[in-house]
Amino acid sequence: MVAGTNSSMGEAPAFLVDDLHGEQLNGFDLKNEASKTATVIGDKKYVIGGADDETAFIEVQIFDHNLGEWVNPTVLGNKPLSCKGHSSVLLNNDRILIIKKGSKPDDSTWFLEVETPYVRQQRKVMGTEVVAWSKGVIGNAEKPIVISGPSGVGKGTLISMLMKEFPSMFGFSVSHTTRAPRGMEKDGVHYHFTEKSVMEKEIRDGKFLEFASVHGNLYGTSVEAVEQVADAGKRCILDIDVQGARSVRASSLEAIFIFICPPSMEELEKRLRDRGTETEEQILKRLRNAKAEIEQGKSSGIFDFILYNDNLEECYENLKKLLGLNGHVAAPTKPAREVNLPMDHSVSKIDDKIIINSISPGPEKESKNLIILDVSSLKGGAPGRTRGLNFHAIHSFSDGLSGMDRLSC
Ligand SMILES: Nc1nc2c(ncn2[C@@H]2O[C@H](COP(=O)(O)OP(=O)(O)O)[C@@H](O)[C@H]2O)c(=O)[nH]1
Ligand SMILES: Nc1ncnc2c1ncn2[C@@H]1O[C@H](COP(=O)(O)OP(=O)(O)O)[C@@H](O)[C@H]1O
Repeated sequence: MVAGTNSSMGEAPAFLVDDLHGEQLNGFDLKNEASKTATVIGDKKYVIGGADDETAFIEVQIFDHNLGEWVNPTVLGNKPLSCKGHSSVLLNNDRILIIKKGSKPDDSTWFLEVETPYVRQQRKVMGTEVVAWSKGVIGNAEKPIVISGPSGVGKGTLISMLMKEFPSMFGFSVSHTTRAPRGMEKDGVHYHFTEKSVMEKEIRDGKFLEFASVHGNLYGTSVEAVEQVADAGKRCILDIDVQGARSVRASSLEAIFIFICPPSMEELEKRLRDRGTETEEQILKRLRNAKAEIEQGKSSGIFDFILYNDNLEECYENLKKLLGLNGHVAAPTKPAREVNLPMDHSVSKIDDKIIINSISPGPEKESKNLIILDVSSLKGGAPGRTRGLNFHAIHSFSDGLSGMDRLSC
């Protein structure tokens, strides 16, 4: 039997994993059925679950009715650890919401993306069946910021100024690169300096949100780099090239895209030479690439904003303005309140609301606790974090009293 099945409302076809016994004869072993749920989307049945020992990961298996066989998908993103069962609800026909039972609030809500644009794109690239996990994050963290621009334009300088002025607000996504470190650069701080063969393998394993070959070296943003910033409750800043920005645009990571332009090619060359970190050959290569980058930055439609970095202070003020930070006094961010989801619950879906219903009998009066999760304003997605979870708890008692407690906003 399944611990928690999908809802009614025609949104998520619900059935018990017992129903799959016929398909089990096709050579697939459905162990630990008690902790599995199954969700049907089109011709596919997604069976989600795993061991009950909380050290293994929740696994995903797909029964493809067209092929009449089980498929083991490539699973992207960090997988959730197993738990004492879970509930699942299909959202928008492209992702399955998983609510883990008996887990800590910060680990209770997960999304398995099965038909999102990101998953479809990865399916094409990898040539296999693909699904991707994304962990739900309570509260409305701001969108990540992607900053691109030619080498030497001042991206790093502007990002450093922002991080220095607002240390508790922003976190830098530390990229991987195969280029050699410069004098002052520290591994794990400025970049993760990586062997080419190692990085290529990690790319094949789906560990990167995006990657590109830039000025003859490989650069990439790992899923983990972005997750670490989100987990610290900070707004993520990515310093990546135009190809990387294009990939992020196509991914589920909803971001603000800013392109930094130099006032002239002469000034760009001067800044690169004055910085003194590149050989003559590297400077010439960067200047050649800069022309194409500036053209693409201005005309590709990838970027939401173009900023000219002529006078540094002015450009920084403009950057803050478009991020809504002018006159901002950095206040300590108030963490969103977390909610303990009940161990025994049923889940249903009405429009954009997920209703988690717990019945816990007390000695004198029965209290029914309803927790409502609003999924209308979810941001981001796999692989990584889905932000914007918004729980409300409603307590109702058999003596007629009721109360609503807003838990996060
Ligand atoms: N696609 C992609 N580009 C990156 C990444 N990290 C850095 N870059 C870009 O790679 C280019 C070269 O960076 P770097 O070697 O630090 O030189 P700099 O731009 O001259 O400081 C810049 O355009 C960066 O924005 C990444 O993770 N992905
Ligand atoms: N507006 C500016 N005017 C003059 N020099 C600048 C300006 N912005 C940045 N610089 C200098 O230009 C050089 C390149 O800047 P940097 O931030 O390293 O560029 P990027 O990260 O885009 O490669 C650095 O020496 C920096 O101090």
